[in-house]
Amino acid sequence: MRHLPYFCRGEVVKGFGRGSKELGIPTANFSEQVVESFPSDIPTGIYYGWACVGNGDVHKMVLSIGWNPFYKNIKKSVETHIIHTFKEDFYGEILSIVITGYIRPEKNFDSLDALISAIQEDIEEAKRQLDLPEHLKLKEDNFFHLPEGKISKQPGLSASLKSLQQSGQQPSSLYSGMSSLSKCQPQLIVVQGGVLKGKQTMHLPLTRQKPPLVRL
Ligand SMILES: Cc1cc2nc3c(=O)[nH]c(=O)nc-3n(C[C@H](O)[C@H](O)[C@H](O)COP(=O)(O)O)c2cc1C
Ligand SMILES: Nc1ncnc2c1ncn2[C@@H]1O[C@H](COP(=O)(O)OP(=O)(O)O)[C@@H](O)[C@H]1O
Repeated sequence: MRHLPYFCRGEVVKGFGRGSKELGIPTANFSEQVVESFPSDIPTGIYYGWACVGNGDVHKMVLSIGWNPFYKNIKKSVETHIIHTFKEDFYGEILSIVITGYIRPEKNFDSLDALISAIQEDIEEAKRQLDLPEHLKLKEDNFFHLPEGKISKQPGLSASLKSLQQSGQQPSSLYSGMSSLSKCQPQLIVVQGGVLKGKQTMHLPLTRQKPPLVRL
């Protein structure tokens, strides 16, 4: 499918709180700004891929893009269920995902139980698909391995230019981080010590302080 694999990174914000309470399946929501940064022609529906919270481990995930017809949402959402048990919530953390495959369109259901069963089947399908080599290889993508753990929370997207430089990567090998970051929020990407716009890099003095907020 066009646009896949799709890399995205953004802060986890509050949704309607239904995932855990009503479905028993928590889903981490991206902000409206990140949702709007998705390609307008990416089909709504249910996908699978890999996800990582902050600098944590990379886990399998399932993802819903759309309006949740069962709940008739007015706003489009992008919600990730990570196939892992976390000790606590992670609102405000940076969630990094790579979407690798498509499962099905969003559907309406006659009952909550039917929706839950469908999501459980999606999870099983995702687990199977993600064990295939073509999907498994993306678990190890550089996108998830920004050295020194410099992914910070503000202002939404950041990465460590210094770390990327220190890791000896050439711009061409930064494709996943760069292209995915720029796809995700093309207008502003702040890097510790620098600001990236698309594939441009503007060097600023590297300091131990918070990266400067510069609007391009
Ligand atoms: C794998 C997966 C499949 C989903 N499929 C559907 C669906 O077919 N129809 C639908 O209305 N919502 C679907 N959802 C969205 C759930 O309804 C949504 O996650 C739930 O309303 C929780 O939303 P909240 O986190 O904003 O509270 C799906 C979610 C996931 C993670
Ligand atoms: N395995 C998980 N996958 C996704 N989110 C999880 C998971 N475990 C805990 N969470 C937390 O639960 C939140 C989602 O819960 P949910 O009830 O769907 O509320 P909301 O509607 O605010 O997203 C996430 O934002 C995250 O902080």
